[in-house]
Amino acid sequence: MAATAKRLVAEKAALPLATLKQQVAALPVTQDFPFEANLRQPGLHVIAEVKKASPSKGLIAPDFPYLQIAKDYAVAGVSGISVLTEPDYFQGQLAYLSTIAANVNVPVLRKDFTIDPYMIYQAKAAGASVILLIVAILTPHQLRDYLNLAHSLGLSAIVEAHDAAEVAAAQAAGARIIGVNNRNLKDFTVDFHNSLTLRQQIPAETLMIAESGIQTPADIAQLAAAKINGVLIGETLMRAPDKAAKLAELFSEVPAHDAN
Ligand SMILES: O=C(O)c1ccccc1NCC(=O)[C@H](O)[C@H](O)COP(=O)(O)O
Repeated sequence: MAATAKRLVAEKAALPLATLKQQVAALPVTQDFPFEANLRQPGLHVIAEVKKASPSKGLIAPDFPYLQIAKDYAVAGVSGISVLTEPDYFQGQLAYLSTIAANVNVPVLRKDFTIDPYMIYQAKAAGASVILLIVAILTPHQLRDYLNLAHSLGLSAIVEAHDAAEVAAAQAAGARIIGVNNRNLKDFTVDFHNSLTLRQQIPAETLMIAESGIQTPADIAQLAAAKINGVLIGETLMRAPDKAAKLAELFSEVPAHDAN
């Protein structure tokens, strides 16, 4: 977050908020929210991540043909593509997202540490359909304001929670999509059962995504049985040479009516 705040100072100096807002004002705004429309279809949906590196795993993909990866995900039928745009710890770039959004017809998530409205306007300008809002790093006031700003720009927002109190905060802010992160952002431990446990706290009308540490067909089968709407998968797919084959393998234990 400190690195992001520092970077924002430079980005705002290079492109002031007022100018960025003018760029965004020229873009169409629809209220059809394609990502949410996808997730509302029956079955367990995949949000596949374009992830070069991470703080917990270091360099994951030395060879990183990000656009081809996104195209492969699209051909495999994913419902969303998550693009890490944070440069210092994930080796991401906002330019990766804009290139993917311009060339792939699947809703794209800007996966970043959103700590300022400027980043929401950047996401819109880059062609994202979805942003990430992490409960643990925002005040309740910020969470509600950023959610409302995103919706007003026609962007969906995944509100990320890690425990019961954060799920309650996401609900209080008016989240339409709650992402339960299995990864503890304080120590990077991953407990796959976190999303299964917190599923019970989230009403069926709120969309829910299980995030992080999803690796096996048994994981996917349990999440499908729990009627979770989506899974966000990064490392497992990034390490697979054949993305479509890996997705087919992951869904091999899911009954056809629960798969998407
Ligand atoms: O991935 C990390 O090491 C990480 C560390 C600290 C904050 C966030 C982190 N990851 C962002 C994500 O949420 C994941 O990239 C995403 O959920 C996919 O996780 P995985 O399938 O385990 O790659």
